[in-house]
Amino acid sequence: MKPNYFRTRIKFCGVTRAGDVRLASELGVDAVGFVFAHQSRRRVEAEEARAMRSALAPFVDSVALFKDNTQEEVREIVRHMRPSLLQFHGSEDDAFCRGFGVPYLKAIAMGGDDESTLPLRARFPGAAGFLFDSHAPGGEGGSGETFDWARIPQDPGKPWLLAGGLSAANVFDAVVVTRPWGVDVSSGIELSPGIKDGDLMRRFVEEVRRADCHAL
Ligand SMILES: O=C(O)c1ccccc1N[C@@H]1O[C@H](COP(=O)(O)O)[C@@H](O)[C@H]1O
Repeated sequence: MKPNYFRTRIKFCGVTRAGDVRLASELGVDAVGFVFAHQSRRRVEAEEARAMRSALAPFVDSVALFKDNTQEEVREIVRHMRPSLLQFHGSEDDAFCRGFGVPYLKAIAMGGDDESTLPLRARFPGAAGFLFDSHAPGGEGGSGETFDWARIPQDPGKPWLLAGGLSAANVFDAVVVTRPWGVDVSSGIELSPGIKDGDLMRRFVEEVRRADCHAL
């Protein structure tokens, strides 16, 4: 049987403006993500992320997102920005991800075949949780595309977030059908990459809360 969480956690990812960070806090989201992946159109510098982090309200997590960044890059960003969580989207293994003294989420690429036969909890025993995203292994995230939710592993063994193509138009169904611990959104609350829209953000949160009431 699927869990019935009292409240689905919400993460807004790929912010590039302090005003969007402030509004996210006002709307009661649980975490805001800053992208440091090299190819991303939402990439920010450590200095910018640090400034935006100070716009966060208390009790809102700051997440630093990486995709195959070097150990030195991750270390520098952790030192500079002091994120409360790390999120890894590339081929990083558990030893790499846990090497920075900050809890981490491991993104699992759902857009292709997983070649590993080991369960996720055995591959990433140090992970605080998982994030199931639509990109193919090695591919770029933040595409705004969904994946077949039936492919989510039955019992990942840790808290997990659903990501990939979520928006106010589909997040109610996504939460009711999959019952994730949390949801993560980037494109679905944007006007253009990195530029969030206040109305889309507010409607997204409303739809998640509506689903939470429905699920109980
Ligand atoms: O947002 C990016 O540019 C990005 C780059 C590299 C890896 C992940 C990225 N974003 C993450 O992708 C998912 C889903 O995004 P979307 O809602 O489909 O646009 C989310 O976890 C973003 O944080």
